[in-house]
Amino acid sequence: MANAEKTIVIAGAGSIGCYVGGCLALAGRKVVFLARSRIAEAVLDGGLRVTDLDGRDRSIKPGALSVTADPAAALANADVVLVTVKNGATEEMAALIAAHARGDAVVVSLQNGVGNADRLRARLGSRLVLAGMVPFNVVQSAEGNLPLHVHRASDGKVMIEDRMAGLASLLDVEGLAVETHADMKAVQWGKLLINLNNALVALSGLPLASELADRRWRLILAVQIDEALAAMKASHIAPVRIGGLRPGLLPKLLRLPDWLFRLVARRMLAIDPQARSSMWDDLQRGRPTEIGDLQGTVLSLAEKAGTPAPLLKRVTALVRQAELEKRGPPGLTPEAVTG
Ligand SMILES: NC(=O)C1=CN([C@@H]2O[C@H](COP(=O)(O)OP(=O)(O)OC[C@H]3O[C@@H](n4cnc5c(N)ncnc54)[C@H](OP(=O)(O)O)[C@@H]3O)[C@@H](O)[C@H]2O)C=CC1
Ligand SMILES: CC(C)(CO)C(=O)C(=O)O
Repeated sequence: MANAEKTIVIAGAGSIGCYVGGCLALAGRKVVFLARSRIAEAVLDGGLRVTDLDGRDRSIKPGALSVTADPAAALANADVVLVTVKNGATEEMAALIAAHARGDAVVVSLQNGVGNADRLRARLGSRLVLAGMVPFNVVQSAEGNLPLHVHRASDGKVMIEDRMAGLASLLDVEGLAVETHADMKAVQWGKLLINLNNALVALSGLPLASELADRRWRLILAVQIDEALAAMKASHIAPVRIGGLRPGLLPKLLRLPDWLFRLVARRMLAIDPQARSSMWDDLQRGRPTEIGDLQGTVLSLAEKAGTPAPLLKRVTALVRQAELEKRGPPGLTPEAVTG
């Protein structure tokens, strides 16, 4: 079947789903968005604007996209299902895919964390389920603003598991670079190290670029990564580099003084000033965060391996508190985080 004939379903169209699906639709792929009704209505009323930090600014008119909140209608003809819900909704989405998609539909998780492909596999029987990793941040316009606008605010290539010929070329389109990797578990553990910063952005409320520019925050990230690397080493997990630098060197880079960090980490700091983190989005919208699948996964590993992880524990507790309070990102200082 030619690429243009394959139906790609975005299962959970939010920030990542609308950006990925938008790029695919703009490239002429047949895309169906499965969305909550507030997103479905926004796209049906105002269309979708897709921009990126490389300067692309593209729009899709209302009516030109296939968007629905009905899982049966969305999934019935899927050849490829891209799962883009938060970790907490993976099981629910797996059940919808099991109920409504054909048995030969290929399912790809584009979520953060290391456990989603396995969670999907556990509920999808013999279907082919592949792990994926999205390295960039997407900023979504505030609710109610039309058109719905998704902006890729940092760079990088999406990685997918190397188990289906032609899948990467189906998904690799303008604005969305996709390539395969033979060891996606190692990629996901590498991304998890980077994602330990999601909580710091959420707790500080700062844009990612400003937070990373401040050594006090980088030191907190460096210690969390030290704790995670010790737990991974003791568990024989070897994370791969994401975005250039070997994982073992990350804490060293983060500990550099600001002036030197700015020079050496130019690539890491190529981030739109609006970019924050998906965990910041969750606190901002009063939703549960993915802390249990990020810091929480490392804490479980550290506990089993018997390695210390006091700062990961402290950061987790602060995010849990902010989730409960539902007052948005608490705007903590680095000193308040370290206690
Ligand atoms: N945002 C980012 O920049 C990045 C995110 N990621 C990862 O990508 C994944 C997705 O994140 P993100 O796009 O930010 O999340 P969003 O919350 O923006 O998008 C997920 C969307 O799926 C919707 N949804 C959940 N269940 C269903 C359902 N049954 N039917 C239809 N829609 C559903 C959610 O609605 P509702 O909230 O109402 O349930 C939400 O609108 C996460 O694992 C995240 O960590 C990775 C890299 C960067
Ligand atoms: C910011 C980024 C790209 C890396 O931490 C991310 O994965 C997220 O926002 O969830």
